[in-house]
Amino acid sequence: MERRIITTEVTEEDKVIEPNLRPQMLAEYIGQEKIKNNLKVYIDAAKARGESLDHVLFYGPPGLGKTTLSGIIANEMGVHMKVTSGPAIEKPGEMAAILNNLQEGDVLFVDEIHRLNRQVEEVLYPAMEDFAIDIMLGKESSARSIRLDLPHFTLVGATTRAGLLTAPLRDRFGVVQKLEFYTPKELQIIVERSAEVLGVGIEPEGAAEIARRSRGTPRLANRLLKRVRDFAQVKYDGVITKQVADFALDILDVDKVGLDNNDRSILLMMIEKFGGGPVGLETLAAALGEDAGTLEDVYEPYLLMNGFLNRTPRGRVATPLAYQHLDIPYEGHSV
Ligand SMILES: Nc1ncnc2c1ncn2[C@@H]1O[C@H](COP(=O)(O)OP(=O)(O)OP(=O)(O)O)[C@@H](O)[C@H]1O
Ligand SMILES: [Mg+2]
Repeated sequence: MERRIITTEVTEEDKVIEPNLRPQMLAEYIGQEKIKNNLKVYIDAAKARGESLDHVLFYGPPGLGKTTLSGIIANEMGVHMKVTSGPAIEKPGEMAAILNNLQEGDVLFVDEIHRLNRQVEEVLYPAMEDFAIDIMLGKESSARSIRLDLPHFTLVGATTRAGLLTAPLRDRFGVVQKLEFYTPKELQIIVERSAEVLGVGIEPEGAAEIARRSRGTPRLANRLLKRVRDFAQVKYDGVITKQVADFALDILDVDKVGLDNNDRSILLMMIEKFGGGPVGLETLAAALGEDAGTLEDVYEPYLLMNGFLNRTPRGRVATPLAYQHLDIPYEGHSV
């Protein structure tokens, strides 16, 4: 599929702007109220006991704030955060070295934790449970293992694909939290805050329009804000009004509910090639030339949440709302 401005994956540009826009403490973090309330209790309790925080797993679609929350945990606990990711660690020894270099109380953030390989993952089991690693010395008949104690640390894992985590790993997290899409109201606050950080003038209606079209995702809201700002500077007098936001977002092919060309292609494909469904995920993915996992975890959740698509035991189905949105008559269609 085409590269989308509204991709929720991290782009090079995000890597430059995101650190500035990232909230540093829980109080600045908008939305995800349930997660925030829970974390606050766990963090306060751990601090009162002078212990490290229990291991935390965050899961949910890209760009909703998993990495941000991990940084906030470290800041609130007043500890350092080491960052790594599933695909970055190839050998058990590399994981052992990272663990061994942590300081008491530190946060180890493992992004894309579902992509750790089996041997590396096995190093984590005793590390998470007993704060120890087992090291094999010698070989064959004379081999023996010694246990090396580690500092107490907090593993924060993040994944867009919780279903791919193995049971033994998942079971070792004391806290498991699912991130939800943000409401337009919450996104509007995020957009207004980001505009302030970027030094751009914005009217509430302008922020609301960007929020409505950001598919519940702060990363996207921030990215659309930057694009709209460009239009505001070049074509208008620099302030983001509703008119500027509408104009820019229409040009960017992000429609009124935040769907872009790729989302519309998915729905169109379902309707035109598969009679609206039911069509199996794999079949649909193959027809689109897209990976089934990406389709399921990146594109589908928002379409599902907004009622454009349904999951049934026999496959995916385009809803009447999808037909309506694409201006295709639904009559004569039997579900
Ligand atoms: N609650 C929030 N309030 C304000 N800004 C937020 C919030 N959550 C996320 N953001 C913004 O969205 C950007 C993306 O968030 P983040 O990188 O934490 O997402 P993620 O869930 O880790 O995504 P991925 O799955 O791709 O790693 C952040 O840089 C931050 O600016
Ligand atoms: Mg992240």
